[in-house]
Amino acid sequence: MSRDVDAPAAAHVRQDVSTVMVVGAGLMGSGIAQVAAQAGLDVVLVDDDVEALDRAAARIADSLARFVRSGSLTDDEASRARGLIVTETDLRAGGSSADLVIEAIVEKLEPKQRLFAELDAMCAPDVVLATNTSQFQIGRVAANCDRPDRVIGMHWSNPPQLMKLVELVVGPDTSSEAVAGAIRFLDGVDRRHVLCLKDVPGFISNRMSTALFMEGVRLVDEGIATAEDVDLVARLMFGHKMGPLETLDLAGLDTALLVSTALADFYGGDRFTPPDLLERHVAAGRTGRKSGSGFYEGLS
Ligand SMILES: CC(=O)CC(=O)SCCNC(=O)CCNC(=O)[C@H](O)C(C)(C)COP(=O)(O)OP(=O)(O)OC[C@H]1O[C@@H](n2cnc3c(N)ncnc32)[C@H](O)[C@@H]1OP(=O)(O)O
Ligand SMILES: NC(=O)C1=CN([C@@H]2O[C@H](COP(=O)(O)OP(=O)(O)OC[C@H]3O[C@@H](n4cnc5c(N)ncnc54)[C@H](O)[C@@H]3O)[C@@H](O)[C@H]2O)C=CC1
Repeated sequence: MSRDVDAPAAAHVRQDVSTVMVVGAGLMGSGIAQVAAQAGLDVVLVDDDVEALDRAAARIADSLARFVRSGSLTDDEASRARGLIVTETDLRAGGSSADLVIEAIVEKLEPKQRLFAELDAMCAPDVVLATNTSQFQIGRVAANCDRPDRVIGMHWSNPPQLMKLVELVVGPDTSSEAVAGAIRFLDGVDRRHVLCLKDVPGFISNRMSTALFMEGVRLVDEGIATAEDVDLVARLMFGHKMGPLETLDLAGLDTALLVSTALADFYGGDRFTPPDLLERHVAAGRTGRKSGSGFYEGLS
C-alpha cells in the first residue's frame, strides 16, 4: 500500500531507556519505580507532596527487604536498586534527562492533562510519555500535547513489584514506534504485556475487574453476604488469589471509586455503578490498606 503523500512521517521514538521518570509516588508510582530500579535503570521519582515521597521511600525499602528475606534479591542487589532511585518534588529535575516518562498521579483528568502539557514542553521530542491511568482514554490524556503519537497507556497491575502483567493501551494517534518502544522497555523490566487495541475507557482489565468488584460490593451492601464470604467464593470457586473486596482494599477504595464512577458515567447501565457502601467507606476515610481499614480492619 502506498503511503499518503500528505501524511506526516512517523516521528522518531527513543527506543533505548536508561533513565525513567515516574511522576506520582503513591502505591503505583513507588512500585513502578522499584521495578525499573531492580532492572538496573536510573529512576527519578517525582511527587508534588514531600510526605508522599517519604512514604514511597519507606514502601520501597520495605518491599526490597521482603525480596531479600525471601531470597529473590541479595543485600547488594537491594541496595543497588535503592541507590538508583532519586526522589524529587520538581518535575524539571527529571524532565531533561528522562528517556521515558511514566505518569502515575491521581485518577483525575484535568491534573493528568495539565501534567502531560508540562511534560510535552520539557521532555526531548523523541521521548514516549506513558500514562498508568486505570480507565481514561489515552486520546483525552494527550489532549494538550503536541506529541499524541508518542503518548501511550501503560497500565500496570497492583502491586507492580509482584504482578507480571502490564496492559498497553493504544491511543487514536499512538504510533507503532511508540508501541514498540514501550514493549522493549517492558521486556527489559521482565514484564509481560497485553495490547488494548482500541482507546476505550477501562481498557481490557478494568472493564472486567470493575464489573466484578462492584458486584461484590453490591452483594455486601444489600446484606446478601459478608465480605469474607464474597471473597471466599472468588478464592475457592473461581480460584482467584484474592477476592474482590480484598483486592479493593489493596488497590485503594478512593481510586476504585474514581474509576467506577468514570466508567459508569461513560457506559451507563448498572454494571460499573459504585454502590453506596463504597462511597460511605471513602467518605469515612476507610480507603483500604493505605489508611489501615476498608472492607476489613487492621490492614497494613
Ligand atoms: C485499579 C487498577 O487499575 C487495576 C489493578 O491493579 S486492580 C488489582 C490487581 N491486582 C490483583 O488482583 C492482585 C491479586 N492478588 C495477588 O495476585 C496476590 O494476592 C499478591 C501477588 C498480591 C500477593 O500474593 P499472596 O501469595 O496472596 O500474598 P502473600 O502471602 O502476602 O505474599 C507472597 C509473598 O510475596 C511477598 N510480598 C508481598 N508483598 C510484597 C511486596 N510489596 N514486595 C515484595 N514482596 C512482597 C510476601 O512477603 C510473600 O513472601 P514469602 O512467600 O517469602 O513469604
Ligand atoms: N491503585 C491501583 O491499584 C492502581 C492504580 N492505577 C492508577 O495509577 C494512578 C495512581 O494511583 P495510586 O498510586 O493508587 O494513587 P495514590 O493516591 O496512591 O498516589 C497518587 C500520587 O500522585 C501524587 N500527585 C497527585 N497529583 C500530582 C501532580 N500533579 N504531580 C505530581 N504528583 C502528583 C499524589 O501526591 C500521590 O502521592 C491512578 O491513575 C490510578 O488510577 C493503575 C493501576 C492500579
